[in-house]
Amino acid sequence: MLRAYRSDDVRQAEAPLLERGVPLMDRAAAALATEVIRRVRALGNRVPGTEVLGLVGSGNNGGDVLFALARLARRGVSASAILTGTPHAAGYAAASRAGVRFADAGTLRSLAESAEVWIDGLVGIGARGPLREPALEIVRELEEVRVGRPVEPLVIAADLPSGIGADDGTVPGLALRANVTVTMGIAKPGLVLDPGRRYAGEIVQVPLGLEEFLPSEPALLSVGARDIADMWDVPGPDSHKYSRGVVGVMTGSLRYPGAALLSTSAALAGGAGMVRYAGPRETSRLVVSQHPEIVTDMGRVQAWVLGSGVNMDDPEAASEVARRLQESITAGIPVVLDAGAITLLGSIDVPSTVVITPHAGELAELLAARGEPLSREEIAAAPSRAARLAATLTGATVLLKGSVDVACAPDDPLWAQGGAAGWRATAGAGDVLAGLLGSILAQWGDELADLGKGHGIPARLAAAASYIHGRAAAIAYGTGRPIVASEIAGAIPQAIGEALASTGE
Ligand SMILES: NC(=O)C1=CN([C@@H]2O[C@H](COP(=O)(O)OP(=O)(O)OC[C@H]3O[C@@H](n4cnc5c(N)ncnc54)[C@H](O)[C@@H]3O)[C@@H](O)[C@H]2O)[C@@H](O)CC1
Ligand SMILES: [K+]
Repeated sequence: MLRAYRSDDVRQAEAPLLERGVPLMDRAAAALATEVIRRVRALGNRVPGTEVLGLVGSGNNGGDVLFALARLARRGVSASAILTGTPHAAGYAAASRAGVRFADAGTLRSLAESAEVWIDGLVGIGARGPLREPALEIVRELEEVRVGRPVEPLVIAADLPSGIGADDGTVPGLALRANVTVTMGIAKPGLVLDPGRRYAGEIVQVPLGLEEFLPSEPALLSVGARDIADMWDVPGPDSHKYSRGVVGVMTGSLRYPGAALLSTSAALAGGAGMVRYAGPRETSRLVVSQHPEIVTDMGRVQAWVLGSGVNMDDPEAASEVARRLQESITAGIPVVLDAGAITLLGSIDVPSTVVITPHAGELAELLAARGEPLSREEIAAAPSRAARLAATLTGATVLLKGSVDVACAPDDPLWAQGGAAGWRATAGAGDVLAGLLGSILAQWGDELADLGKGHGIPARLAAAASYIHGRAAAIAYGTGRPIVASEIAGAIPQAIGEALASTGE
């Protein structure tokens, strides 16, 4: 499970170590230099003679890079640095002693054109607001140089790409895109959340021993393969179909019959003991003809999936969904509220056992109905803020879908799941996610009902569903090919199986 912490928490955790004289910056610099050497070798190049350009701001982030350049220079690297102001004194002295050349801003372009590696130490967690001059002009010029080069440089960011918000992943101005980010001590939320994540490239975490000084609750978490075993119910000898969880699915319509099929396919594939389908007669026939294991008479369920493909313009269908929602809330049964049904929360408050699964457009509509209008663009620019706002306004757990899915309840930590390739963005993929989430909520249904209202477990389960959905999509697209939503549903059992067998991260 990846854990990310805000800048303030990282600073507070560093303080006692610095007081004890632990050489944190030296460790950070060593890790940065090691990563440069490893990557240069991986490209098939020799380290001595390699040209490396360091971009050095006046804070400790610049200090990390100066000490790293000093180490690299001692290994025969041809190291230069561009300074944006008065640099970290000890770092400057070390770099000077090691033979690092200090260039003035006028030579930036020619140095950037020839250097194989750029190391970004303009700003780290000390940055506030959009990147300012002279760093801003440097980034602008470097991005111009990058597109004009026959071979792109390898860009390594120290701690985080300069220009991204460490705590929320927003990019209020320009930011320097990296291939690798060597992050110090612990990950920061901005490296995981969109749009900052897109600037970070591969994340390498440098252990600095901060863990024992960090708060027990991170600002952001991300589910990994190993966590699935703690969340998915693996049946034992005494399990039966009811104990494994029953999902009720009310999805699809004559207008969107496929949504019924996709959501029930995913609910079955997710491992619940039984799926009951409650939709129009025509879609029921379709669902049962494709999945004979689906039951259409009603009885007890431990979770509901409501809304995917339901025609909410049809008053009868809309009031049926609203009724199921109210009954489930009263009974403490978790609910996935998808697509058009999300608009029901425009006027009613719900507990966190209700999980809504909007994309940016649907969230914009909900927020507008709640008197907090945000455009789709504003939501895409700060998805975690938008998801949290919707959770706070409605009480629901929000799973905001995007290239990174973000899940949160009103108060508990944020979850973020990224990394699934763009092939996942295909019609019906949301119906699959809703069904899958219903399946895991049903497995937890009795526990959730016992725990009552106002806790963060549904957000954790939403993140798990998002993780499995992303992995299933990855299995379906393989090394890269177009896929359709039913293939994602089809790959869910394999994705769960692989995660349960995983011994990795
Ligand atoms: N505290 C420590 O000893 C450690 C710090 N580390 C490094 O130190 C960094 C934090 O250092 P600092 O607190 O000095 O802060 P930074 O180096 O991140 O930034 C501070 C500098 O950036 C300028 N600045 C702030 N906002 C700006 C903006 N929007 N545009 C342009 N310039 C801006 C400030 O005027 C200041 O000169 C971490 O990110 C990490 O890289 C690591 O070496 C680990 C140990
Ligand atoms: K940086």
